[in-house]
Amino acid sequence: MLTADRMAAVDANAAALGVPRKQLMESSGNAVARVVRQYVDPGDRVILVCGRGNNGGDAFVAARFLSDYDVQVALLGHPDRIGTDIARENWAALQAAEIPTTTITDSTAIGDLDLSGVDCIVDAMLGTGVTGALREPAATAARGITAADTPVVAVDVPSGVDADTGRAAGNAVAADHVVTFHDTKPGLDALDAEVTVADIGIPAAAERFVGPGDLLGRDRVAESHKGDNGELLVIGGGPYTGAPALAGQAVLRAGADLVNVACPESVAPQVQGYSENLIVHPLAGEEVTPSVVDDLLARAAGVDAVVCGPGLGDSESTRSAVAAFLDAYDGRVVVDADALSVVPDVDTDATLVCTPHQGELVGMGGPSADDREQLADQVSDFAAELGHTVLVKGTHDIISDGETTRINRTGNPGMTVGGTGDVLAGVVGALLATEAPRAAASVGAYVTGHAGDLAADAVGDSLVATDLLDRLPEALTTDE
Ligand SMILES: NC(=O)C1=CN([C@@H]2O[C@H](COP(=O)(O)OP(=O)(O)OC[C@H]3O[C@@H](n4cnc5c(N)ncnc54)[C@H](O)[C@@H]3O)[C@@H](O)[C@H]2O)[C@@H](O)CC1
Ligand SMILES: [K+]
Repeated sequence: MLTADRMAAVDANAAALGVPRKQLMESSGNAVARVVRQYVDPGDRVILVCGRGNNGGDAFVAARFLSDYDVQVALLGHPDRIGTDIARENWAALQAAEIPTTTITDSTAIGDLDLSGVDCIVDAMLGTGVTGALREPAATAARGITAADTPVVAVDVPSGVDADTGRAAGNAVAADHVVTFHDTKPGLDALDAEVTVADIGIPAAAERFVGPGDLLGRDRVAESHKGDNGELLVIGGGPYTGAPALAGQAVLRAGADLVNVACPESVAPQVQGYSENLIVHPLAGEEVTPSVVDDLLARAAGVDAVVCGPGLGDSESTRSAVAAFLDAYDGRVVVDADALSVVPDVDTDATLVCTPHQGELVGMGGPSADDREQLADQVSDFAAELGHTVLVKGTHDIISDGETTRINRTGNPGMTVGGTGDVLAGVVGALLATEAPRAAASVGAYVTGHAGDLAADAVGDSLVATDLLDRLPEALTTDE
């Protein structure tokens, strides 16, 4: 079951894997023609009523697969205003092949659309691109198509229906049969129509591997205010100073508005010294101890997400402090580094994203395996048992919440240098402030690896963690 947004992400991931949308459109059109043939005999009349988006484009292709029939392609709108290149190219192919087309450019002319004596109507006016109630001439055409005493095959979703909800903001086509693509859509269940799910050749990898499509639809709102994109608290430092500073800077580079770094007072000036962008809160003592947990909880109460672990060290007292913090906290937390080992023993209401490397995973009582797919299955079971999202760092990162498991293939051997894990924790934390845990972990791994790949292009083997910070803005943008 795929929502329209997930379908768009999968589609973009397929394109990145070398299966472009025009190829998918060819398969979609072919699949539509296959279903149409169930309703007609050679020589019968088929009319395809098409919009100017890719839903119409699917039907332009279908028309080429229906050469045994008396086919008519009706375009609602002017051919110059076909919205996408691939639909326009398929429209041009119809002209070149002399397949009969008509265009209805005047909204009053929709009455001329003669549906009498037609043996099958293909509804390709609107698919997942619909916004609001059908406008003219589509609204009138939808009424005409529904009223005709003829089988109606809808492309992807009946025009006017929202594929996510099954509801229509105005009137909509009542279809007999819906041909949808790759996977079914939540809104189709509620319809009184037969549904065919057509395999259009999207590789399983487009869903399994995190890709550029996963970055879509997460643009920051143009008029956002300070805080809308997240305020974070990083808890770290003590034996180390660089780790919390890297995590804090990664939080900001990944798009959050504010980052607070709570670290022992003994290292606070040094952490602050790395960057004037960090708001540093000194905690009493030389390491994080149980005596500062109330202070941490008070600071964590007001933020959107916490990153806990970078540079904390693994003293018994620090581990007790982390356990007490997680015990009492109910927000969202990225748990990294030495903080990870306490997770299996705490009973927390917080939503955790744990970011172990393979050694830390074993330290948490988790699985180990050399084979990626075997490890992925085991990580899924481990995440389900833990009740939290797990991101296992490796040559290929494995992300699972126990329900869905994703693999990330960005990144390179140069990233085994110290500090890149702190950057990852910060990026995931920033995303966790505004996104669901699995999405934050998947996109965080992809973006951090991508930043590492951009850095490796520039500096090769000399890569250091701060190089990643500089590339995060570029890694977060998408060409789509
Ligand atoms: N992976 C995918 O996403 C694939 C999508 N394909 C097809 O592409 C379709 C989506 O294409 P598009 O995104 O181009 O969108 P659509 O073709 O569904 O609709 C876009 C057009 O509808 C117009 N429009 C929007 N709301 C309207 C309203 N209320 N009244 C009248 N006109 C309205 C827009 O101005 C635009 O011209 C899918 O439904 C499917 O048929 C397939 O080709 C294959 C793969
Ligand atoms: K449609």
